[in-house]
Amino acid sequence: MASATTVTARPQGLAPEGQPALVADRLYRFYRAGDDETLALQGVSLTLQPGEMLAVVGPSGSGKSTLLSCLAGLDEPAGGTVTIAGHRLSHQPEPVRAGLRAKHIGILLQSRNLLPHLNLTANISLVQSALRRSHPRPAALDLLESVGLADRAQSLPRQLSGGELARAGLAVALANDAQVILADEPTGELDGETEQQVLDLLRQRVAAGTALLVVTHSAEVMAAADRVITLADGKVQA
Ligand SMILES: Nc1ncnc2c1ncn2[C@@H]1O[C@H](COP(=O)(O)OP(=O)(O)OP(=O)(O)O)[C@@H](O)[C@H]1O
Repeated sequence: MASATTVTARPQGLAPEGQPALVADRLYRFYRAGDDETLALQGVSLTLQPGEMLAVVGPSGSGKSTLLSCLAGLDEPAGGTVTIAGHRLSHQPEPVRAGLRAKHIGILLQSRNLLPHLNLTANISLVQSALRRSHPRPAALDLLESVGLADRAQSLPRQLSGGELARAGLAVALANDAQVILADEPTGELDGETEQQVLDLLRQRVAAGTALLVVTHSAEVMAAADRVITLADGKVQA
């Protein structure tokens, strides 16, 4: 990767001292298809503190992606609550969830959270357009520089390699200077060196006070985490 500068300023609006960045309290989520019912989440509770990196692991189908969607407010749990920086996110109208998400959550999805017809600068601007005027907006070029992509600011996602895409997705996830980052397999298809670069960037954010929850199968990501929890059949294993 090109020389990477560091964007490690403490994210604005961090949760007050002692307040968890994220709390999930007894989350339930069912999927119904005809007569079949899948219990994807069965009473999942977790707490994430500012400056903490939590890895969520578990076999395929154990509920990891469902959990992440509920934590991000992209999906509604059937029961239980999600609280972000003291604000209840679950069981709120979508516009309220969207507002909380825009302000408090950086989302890094397997699909790389990039719109294909927008260049990298425009993808970052799009995330920032949902923010209130007073909310800090890291400059797009600084974000891209921090992930070693300053020279690709005008590129479309399809013009990037897999590793570059992963880093571009990370720049977009950092664009709202959020206090919580939720990441689904952020290093899934990366070679060892690029995985390490992405992990280093994420760890820098955590060191600056951001709370990071990462769904992963990677031993390297697990080793980098402060804590690891395992899901099986929609439940946190003791
Ligand atoms: N939209 C859906 N409709 C019906 N069932 C679903 C739906 N999405 C997920 N499921 C089911 O819910 C369970 C949990 O799925 P989820 O995708 O959360 O697991 P996961 O741990 O993320 O799996 P993977 O590691 O393979 O991505 C699985 O049994 C899955 O088949």
